[in-house]
Amino acid sequence: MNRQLLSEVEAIARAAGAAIMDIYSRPIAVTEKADQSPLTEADQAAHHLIEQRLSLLSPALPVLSEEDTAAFAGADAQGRYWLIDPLDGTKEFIKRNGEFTVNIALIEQGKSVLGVVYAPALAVCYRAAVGLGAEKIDAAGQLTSLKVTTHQASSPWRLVGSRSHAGDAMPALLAQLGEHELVPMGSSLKLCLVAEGSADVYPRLGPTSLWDTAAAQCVVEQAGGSVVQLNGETLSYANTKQLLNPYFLVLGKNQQDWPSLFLDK
Ligand SMILES: Nc1ncnc2c1ncn2[C@@H]1O[C@H](COP(=O)(O)O)[C@@H](OP(=O)(O)O)[C@H]1O
Ligand SMILES: [Mg+2]
Repeated sequence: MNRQLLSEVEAIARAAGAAIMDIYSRPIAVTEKADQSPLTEADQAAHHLIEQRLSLLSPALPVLSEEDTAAFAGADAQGRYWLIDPLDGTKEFIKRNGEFTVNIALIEQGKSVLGVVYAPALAVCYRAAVGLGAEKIDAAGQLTSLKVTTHQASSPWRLVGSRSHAGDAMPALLAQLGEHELVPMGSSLKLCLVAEGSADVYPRLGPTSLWDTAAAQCVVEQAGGSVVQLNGETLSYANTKQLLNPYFLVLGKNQQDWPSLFLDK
């Protein structure tokens, strides 16, 4: 994968983030959900900007966006397409806690081969591509190379979970885990926290869609981690007829035994 393509996609994600922040910085009536609400405006502004700039960058590549699934007619002949969530973490956007992201992934044969996750309110960017590794650029512009950590048996598990959609199965999992800390976080930032070694595991025992995980999965995998279904198979983006992901686990290093926790469930 070439670094210039990754830089161009990062620039698009940052521009979409700026468009979102223009709207975020205005007063928001937090209960508004109807059309023309600031939320809808922000989703749409980011979607249109990304779609337009990706079509200039790669006119032949199809785009699957959360904001316009009807426009997508399938991957190209090589199994390639862009998979985007222009504004992930809508509840966090409404709550104004900053935990929302712009997500752009390039899929090839069902695998996320390039991903950019940008959190505009935090001014933090995660980016990765196959062969280039995973990096974080913080609000001060400091660049760090990302590596997942290996959980030590003597330490409590550091889990990250949805702030807004915990899922009914989480309490049972936590009960059998033993000592743990659970950090709540909105959006695809949860996967990025595993990628940067701030969390050991992100168990998602609830619904998400393909665009919620694709970009951040590339970041996790290039940092040495994995994103697997409860049967241990890697999460795939090959079947775009099924937009919902299965339940999944985001794992740091040496945690292959995690899926077995679920085998008899
Ligand atoms: N019942 C449901 N069906 C499908 N996706 C759901 C869902 N509940 C939550 N999600 C997904 O979970 C994402 C938010 O995750 P989290 O709670 O971890 O921040 C949402 O992204 P959006 O905010 O882009 O809609 C949405 O796609
Ligand atoms: Mg989303």
